[in-house]
Amino acid sequence: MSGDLSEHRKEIDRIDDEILRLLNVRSKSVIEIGRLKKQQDADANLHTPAREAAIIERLVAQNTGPFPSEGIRPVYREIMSASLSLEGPQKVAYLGPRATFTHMACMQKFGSSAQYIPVHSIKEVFSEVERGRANFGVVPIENTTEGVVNHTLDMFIDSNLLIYGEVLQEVSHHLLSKSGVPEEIKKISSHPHAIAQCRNWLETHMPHVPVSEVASTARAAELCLEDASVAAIASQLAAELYGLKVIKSRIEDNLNNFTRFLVLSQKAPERTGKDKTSLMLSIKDKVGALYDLLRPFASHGLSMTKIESRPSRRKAWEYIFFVDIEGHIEEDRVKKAVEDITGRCLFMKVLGSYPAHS
Ligand SMILES: O=C(O)C(=O)C[C@]1(C(=O)O)C=C[C@@H](O)C=C1
Repeated sequence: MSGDLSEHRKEIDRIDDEILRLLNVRSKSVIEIGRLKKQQDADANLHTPAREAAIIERLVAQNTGPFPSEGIRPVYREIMSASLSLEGPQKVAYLGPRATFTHMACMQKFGSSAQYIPVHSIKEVFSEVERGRANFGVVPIENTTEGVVNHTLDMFIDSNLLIYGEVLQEVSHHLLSKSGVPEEIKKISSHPHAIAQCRNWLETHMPHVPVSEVASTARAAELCLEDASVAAIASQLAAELYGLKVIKSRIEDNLNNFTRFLVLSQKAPERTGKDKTSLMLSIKDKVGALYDLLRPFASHGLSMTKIESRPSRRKAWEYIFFVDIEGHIEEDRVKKAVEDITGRCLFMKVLGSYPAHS
């Protein structure tokens, strides 16, 4: 059979039939798991990132190839996303519009079977989750070139939502159009940020093509559908959602640009063994207060992955610190460090323990 293409295709058809049959057998167990979860706690988060991570880790570890291990995560991301939709709808609010990097971060975490709700502001993402209209919210928290998103940090001051997870999303722009033929392009359109991030490429490769700013990369993608002579600078997801062709991929000037997103929820996720804890605290205004505050992390052997400060908005010159440490709040060393620190602060809140991005 080794040289017979149609025989190989028949073999693949047989295997695909078997994969589909097994996916349906798997789905029956998933439905049962969903029923049991609801029986234990009617308001439980059905999405279980610890279990998802364990499934992928186990399969990657035992894979002998030739199916590439990098393919296992995206394939299982979609299998588990579709499976979870059988347990109940997963509503995810995010900072819209569609096809942005926040939308891509959502897809990376929840797959394409979740119900996505694009909203207009970070505040609205928080309120959709607080009011229970969405199970999860996704907001940007920091970018490798532009730094922290202060608005998101500020929202935690008055919100009781927990951080449920984090997602790292590469920010990569592509030049898209209806036909994908560069000679047809008479105008380039995009959001001002995307244009700014591709400035050098545009000046070098398309110096005579006028560039115009629109409200979003999604709007630019829509314009391409209306007029074949327009190209948009937008994401890979925009190409997929709007059915556009890629003229040139990765036209951003800085090839190492990532945004970190936070997933918000009313509930905490299960411990995975590779977790992070985010804390928010304010300190007494005295010499050495910050040094005193950070000492317990070191003495309990905890590495701090981030510290940011913001004005408290309650009292002049009073600051709130946002600190990320490695470990889970149920671990002894984290619990003890947090207890020590609580005694040294004016106020302290655990924003959540959640699986570190892998
Ligand atoms: O094991 C579970 O808790 C399930 O709900 C099943 C399942 C899966 O498809 O394997 C689906 C979604 C969860 O996020 C994790 C795993």
